[in-house]
Parts: sequence; structure tokens; C-alpha cells
Amino acid sequence: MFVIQSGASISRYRLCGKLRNFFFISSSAYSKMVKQGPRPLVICGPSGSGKSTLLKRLFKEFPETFGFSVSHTTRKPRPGEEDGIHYHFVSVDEMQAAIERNEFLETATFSGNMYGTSKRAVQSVQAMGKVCVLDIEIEGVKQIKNSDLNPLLVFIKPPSIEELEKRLRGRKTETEESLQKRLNTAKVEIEYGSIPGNFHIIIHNLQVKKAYEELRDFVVKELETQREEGTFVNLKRCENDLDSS
Ligand SMILES: Nc1ncnc2c1ncn2[C@@H]1O[C@H](COP(=O)(O)OP(=O)(O)OP(=O)(O)O)[C@@H](O)[C@H]1O
Ligand SMILES: Nc1nc2c(ncn2[C@@H]2O[C@H](COP(=O)(O)O)[C@@H](O)[C@H]2O)c(=O)[nH]1
Repeated sequence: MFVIQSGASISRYRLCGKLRNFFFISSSAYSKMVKQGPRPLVICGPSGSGKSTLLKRLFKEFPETFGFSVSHTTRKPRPGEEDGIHYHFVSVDEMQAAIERNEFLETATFSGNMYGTSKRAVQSVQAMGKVCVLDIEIEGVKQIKNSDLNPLLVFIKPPSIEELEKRLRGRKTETEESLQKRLNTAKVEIEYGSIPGNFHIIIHNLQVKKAYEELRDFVVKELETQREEGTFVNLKRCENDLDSS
């Protein structure tokens, strides 16, 4: 979707390329269209269950389809994480001020840090006509379920708590304290995620390749259905070297 804003004029028109036709539409019509764009994709699962690993593959195979909702967090960046790409890294004061300004669709405290999905994070992906991907924990999922986002809800389930611990330790990103907090929360999350109806699909992440294929097939099928119903979805695949990450 192409977006053109005409500066300060009262009636702002946006040029929108939907179904390869161009229409001039008003802001309110544009908002409606954004709502009618592809459904966002919510990925939830205990810390260490493999959400980022699977999403990395999805973004790699479909480089033009998805856009990541960059959350805010008060946790410190890990080595390799970049501000504005992996998260917006903010202080507690900044986060609280943004909450007071009503900037978030949902917020949660996880393992002693605050996290939140801003309205802007989702809108900026949707304005590009892409499927907005939210990687969030269960308290956030509950809030999103009460919004009008209407997302596809995917739960990533680890084989066991023992295997989760092994994977988290192997990642070498957590202190012992943070690791224990994450493992304690994982039990509650697995319980919630396993209740029928809480998610559209539960993916057991035993082998990455199999889990990825299950995720991809579910998402592609859903997006194809949306496309048949008239929603613009670009499902162009990149065939190169998909197993390498
Ligand atoms: N099926 C799997 N088998 C073995 N190791 C895996 C598997 N899936 C992911 N991992 C590894 O487990 C670790 C945790 O995975 P990942 O970082 O993707 O989890 P996450 O759910 O995104 O965690 P967080 O919520 O903390 O960001 C990583 O080191 C990853 O390489
Ligand atoms: N409710 C929300 N949860 C979020 C958000 N961004 C990330 N998360 C979840 O937090 C945990 C920990 O993430 P980590 O990067 O510190 O390992 C994980 O379950 C994420 O899914 C958010 O905006 N809202």
C-alpha cells in the first residue's frame, strides 16, 4: 500500500494502491481499509520456546509479506539487539509516560521488565499493507483479544520445562535470576496456551524444521483464504537457503 500525505491541508488524501487500482480516499476511509487489511499474526509461547527462531525463518521465506511490530521494553538490550529494530529500549519513566499518553494497545510486566505494543508499531506495518507480527506474552494476548485487531493466534509449545531450561541456558542471554523467573512463568503460560480455544493453533516445537513448516503452512493457508475474500496479501516466496538459520 502506498501512502501519500498532503502536508498540513485539512482534508488529507492518501493514494492507495489496492488491487492495482488507485483511489483517492479520505482519512476515515483509509482507517477502515487498514482495519480490513490482512489480519495481524500473534506469536506467543514461553521464553525460549522458539518464537524468534521460527519468525526469523518466516521473514526470510516471505521477505515482502510480514512486518514486525517493534515493541517497547524497559529491559536492557542483549548483545546484537538494536534499538528500533528488535525493541524500542526505554526507561521505566519513559514507558510510564507513554502509557499515560495512551500510546499502547497492550502492556505487560514480564520477568521484572515492562513490555508493550504501541498503536504506532502496528499501524506503521499495516500502512505498508503487510501482515503485522506481534511476538508477545500471554497477558498481552489477553488484552489484544479484547481489541478490534482480530489477529491469528499461534502458541509455540516447548517439548518440556526441562528442554526449555536447556534451550534458555544454551542461549546464554539470561542471568540465573531472570532464567528462574522465565521458567516459573512458563508453567502458567503452557497451561493457558494448552486450553482449547485460547489460540487458533498450538505448534509443538520439537524440531525447528517441522515446527516451522507447520507454522508456515497454517499462516499461508489463512492468508490465502483472506486473499480469496479480497484482502491484498503479497505471498511472494524467497526460495534460497531457507534451512540455514
Ligand atoms: N526446536 C528447537 N530445538 C533446539 N533448540 C531450539 C529449537 N527452537 C529454538 N531453539 C533454540 O532455543 C533458544 C531459544 O529460542 P528463541 O530465542 O527463538 O526463543 P523465544 O521464544 O524467542 O524466546 P524469548 O521469548 O525469550 O525471546 C535459541 O538458542 C534457539 O536457537
Ligand atoms: N505483552 C507483551 N509481551 C512482549 C512484548 N514484546 C515482547 N514480549 C514478550 O516478552 C517475553 C520476553 O521477551 P525477551 O525479548 O525479553 O526474551 C517474550 O515472551 C515476548 O514474547 C510486548 O510488546 N508485549
